Amino acid sequence: MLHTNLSRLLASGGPKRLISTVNKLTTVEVNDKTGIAILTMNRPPVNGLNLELLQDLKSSIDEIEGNKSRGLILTSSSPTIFSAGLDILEMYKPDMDRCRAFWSQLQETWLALYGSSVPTAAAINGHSPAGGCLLATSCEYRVMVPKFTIGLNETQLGMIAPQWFMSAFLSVLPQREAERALNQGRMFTTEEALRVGLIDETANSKEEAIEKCAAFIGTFAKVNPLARSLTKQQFRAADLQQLKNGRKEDLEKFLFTVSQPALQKGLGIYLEGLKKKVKKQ
Ligand SMILES: CCCCCCCCCCCC/C=C/CC(=O)SCCNC(=O)CCNC(=O)[C@H](O)C(C)(C)COP(=O)(O)OP(=O)(O)OC[C@H]1O[C@@H](n2cnc3c(N)ncnc32)[C@H](O)[C@@H]1OP(=O)(O)O
Repeated sequence: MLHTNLSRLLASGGPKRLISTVNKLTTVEVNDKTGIAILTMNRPPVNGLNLELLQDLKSSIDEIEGNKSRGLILTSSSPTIFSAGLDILEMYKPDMDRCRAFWSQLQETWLALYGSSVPTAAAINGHSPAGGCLLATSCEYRVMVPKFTIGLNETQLGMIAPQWFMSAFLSVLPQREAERALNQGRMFTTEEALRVGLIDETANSKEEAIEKCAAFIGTFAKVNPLARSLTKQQFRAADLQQLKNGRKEDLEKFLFTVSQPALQKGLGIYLEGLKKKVKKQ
């Protein structure tokens, strides 16, 4: 089968061409034989989504759209973290001009990933809270390595996930499951995520996760690419349009939220908790 051959080739580390190293925080590697691009986030220690990582992600997605890749696999260079979500330092005691640019870029990057015309899959090789989960659920398929967690934990931070975070989550989970998980700020283990359908498969290693993502992308090998991409875009059009129509309002809500003293206090305590955890180890 064609898609099995594609995934074997990719996994074998077969002939690869490094198409782009121009971005500092992401790399794009396109397999010459399969035409599948692997987009790797590389912002140690936790792939916190700051302005620059979001810019590099967007430019890598554009590059993959432009170079006629057959699919996009999103993964991380860290052995334990897919992405820790939004970089809290972008929201804690922020410079408001940068904060505005940060949120606008997040919107831009999400529109590009969720609306991408190529098949997308996430090889989730580490923890994936909040914004990390947003990236994963914006892809069409998810394969996750065991012993990690994934979910939208915003309420645990005293924050509200915007509507478009929910849209991506709801494109994967039934409303009842999604609503409960968001209200609780629930983080799912790999096994729990598989059980509820938040991920599609598990894999024992990053390499195997990439191989399974490639196999998923291979399932489209015999489907007309234009028909496939227009079908995907029709499914996602309403979610994309909702943000496009409300971008300014969404940005203003975000800026208002982060300027609230109670939120700043909460973020300070949360950051402190993360640092204390480091000291205890
Ligand atoms: C009417 C309705 C209107 C609605 C409108 C709403 C509009 C407003 C919306 C606002 C929405 C905001 C949305 C937010 C989404 C997010 O993504 S918020 C971020 C959430 N992320 C997290 O909670 C993850 C926190 N991190 C962890 O749980 C752990 O770090 C980890 C599991 C990812 C990794 O653990 P471990 O490997 O043990 O590493 P650590 O030692 O914990 O971390 C290393 C290092 O990184 C720092 N760090 C970790 N995560 C973040 C982060 N997200 N941002 C910034 N920094 C982070 C951590 O503090 C350590 O730093 P030091 O080395 O100590 O300096």
